[in-house]
Amino acid sequence: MATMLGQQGLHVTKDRVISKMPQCYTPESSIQYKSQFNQQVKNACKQRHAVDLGLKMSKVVMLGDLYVGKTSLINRFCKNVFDRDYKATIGVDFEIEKFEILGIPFNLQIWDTAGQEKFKCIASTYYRGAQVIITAFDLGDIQTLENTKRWVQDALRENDPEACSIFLVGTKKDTVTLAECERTERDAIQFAREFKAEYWSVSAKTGEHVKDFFFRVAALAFEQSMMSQLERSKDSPTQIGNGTLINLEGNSAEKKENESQHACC
Ligand SMILES: Nc1nc2c(ncn2[C@@H]2O[C@H](COP(=O)(O)OP(=O)(O)OP(=O)(O)O)[C@@H](O)[C@H]2O)c(=O)[nH]1
Ligand SMILES: [Mg+2]
Repeated sequence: MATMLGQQGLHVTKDRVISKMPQCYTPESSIQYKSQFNQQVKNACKQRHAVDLGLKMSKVVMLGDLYVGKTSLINRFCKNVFDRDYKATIGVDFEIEKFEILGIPFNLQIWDTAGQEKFKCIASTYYRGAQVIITAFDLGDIQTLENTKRWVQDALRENDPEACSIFLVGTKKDTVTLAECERTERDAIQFAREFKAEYWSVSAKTGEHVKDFFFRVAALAFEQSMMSQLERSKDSPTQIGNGTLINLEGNSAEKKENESQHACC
């Protein structure tokens, strides 16, 4: 895969560059029918010095019943492979996917979790600190759609619901007829609205909509991370000198003095 040196000298493969907001699956399937990046975010990225160029990364957790196709979906996107044989995930696993979004390096840390009940306690310790919650169900097994609500509730217990983007994904699209898919999608989009999630149908086997889906996830997570950074920089005015951000919280002499008092050793 051709790699290119992003502005930060980070190797980003050519097909991981996002310069405009990826579209949603269908207008009905998206709560925030967003088709453009936020203008402030675009401006901040254009004025490169205004952006803290530290490593930007968002944590994604992939949840759902066993066998619905979570690992296959991640492997199709990250490694472009599909394995017919089922190997249940034990505990958790994660992949780091590098992007360049509006010229800024951005990583998604994608946590794959086990759907089997007996591994749930291990997996749930990894829900914390997620900016994106993806819950998957099998388009050919409506019971797995019912169970997505519980998966999302479990994950939201460990995170600030306001700070999380939620996606509901119908997998194995290749295994259902168009009519069955449309019928299940109608139910799924209703479900998605209840927990403010954006809906997608995908197939890890054929690759249908897999890249579109993860690009949308990355773009919305990037924008959310930039917006909170811009908010923070509004609250604590920063001096933009040679591109470094200096936090003016408390003055350093006072802080140093405090620290020496508390020095434990
Ligand atoms: N036809 C078809 N089969 C799929 C698709 N995605 C996954 N599968 C098959 O479904 C089975 C389960 O897939 P996995 O990705 O291992 O499921 P999982 O959700 O990770 O399962 P756990 O790790 O046990 O939670 C495997 O045999 C896959 O080959 C798909 O898009 N189409
Ligand atoms: Mg798995």
